[in-house]
Amino acid sequence: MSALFHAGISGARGRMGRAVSQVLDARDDVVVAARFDWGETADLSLCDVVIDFSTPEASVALAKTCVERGGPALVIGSTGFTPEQDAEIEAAARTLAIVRSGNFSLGVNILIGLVEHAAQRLDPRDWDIEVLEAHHRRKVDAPSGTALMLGEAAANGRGVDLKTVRAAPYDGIHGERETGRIGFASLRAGGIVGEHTVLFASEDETLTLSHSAIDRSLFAKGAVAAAAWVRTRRPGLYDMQDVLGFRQA
Ligand SMILES: NC(=O)C1=CN([C@@H]2O[C@H](COP(=O)(O)OP(=O)(O)OC[C@H]3O[C@@H](n4cnc5c(N)ncnc54)[C@H](OP(=O)(O)O)[C@@H]3O)[C@@H](O)[C@H]2O)C=CC1
Ligand SMILES: O=C(O)C1=N[C@H](C(=O)O)C[C@H](O)C1
Repeated sequence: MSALFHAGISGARGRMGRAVSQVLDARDDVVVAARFDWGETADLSLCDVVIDFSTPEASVALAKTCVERGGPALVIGSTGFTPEQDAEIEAAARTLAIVRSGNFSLGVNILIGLVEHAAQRLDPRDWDIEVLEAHHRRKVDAPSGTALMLGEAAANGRGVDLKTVRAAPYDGIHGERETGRIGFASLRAGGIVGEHTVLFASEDETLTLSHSAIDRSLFAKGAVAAAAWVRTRRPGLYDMQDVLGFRQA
């Protein structure tokens, strides 16, 4: 356990906010100093770090508030950001320490490395890449933040920018699959916590790399580990690869 610190929870009454609350309450090195949701104010001066699972709009607003008042540090788990909102978070991280990730699980962050490794070695002229994800019926964004991170890992492995190779969703008469594209497919059903698969397919064989989340406390535990890590960091935009020590400076 690390030294005592004070944490706030943004999106506190949501599914993830409640999971984070449970994880924090079970630790004796953290005091929960603020819990807030849409339209509520909180005394951020009581917090060393805020853990935020809310919405992209709320995360951007919170980051701006933290910049204006010079802290606290942030852990952002919300997904579904537009490119403009991504840029707002990047700007905030010039003066604020922020860990942002579409997935705080250890398994997914290992999977990212495996996907990059495979994509680097499988010739795009022979191998297609598709990212598949399934989530609960209440999820509002697609593809999931994790699927996009996996797509980015695949694109990095190929040395290309995901923005330029992302396939449009297949629907109707969509024509033959274009070589080198990375596609995404999403399912929404029941209470599925989070399923992700990266499919590599050639004419002769397929390779599938998959992760299943069994309980969302998994994400909460990772976010709390990120909070303990980030509260003493210099300003910057970090992710779970940094927290886990997978990316050395
Ligand atoms: N990175 C990761 O590992 C994970 C990320 N997520 C992502 O986290 C986000 C939240 O997911 P989940 O908990 O399932 O969603 P929920 O809809 O259950 O919770 C979202 C919460 O955010 C609150 N909220 C909305 N606006 C604000 C605001 N301005 N300030 C503070 N709180 C606000 C909502 O309050 P109200 O209901 O009053 O509007 C609600 O309590 C999603 O983007 C999801 O994709 C989820 C799981 C893991
Ligand atoms: O909304 C969720 O539930 C989840 N969202 C994250 C995502 O968009 O990837 C992470 C996890 O899969 C659960």
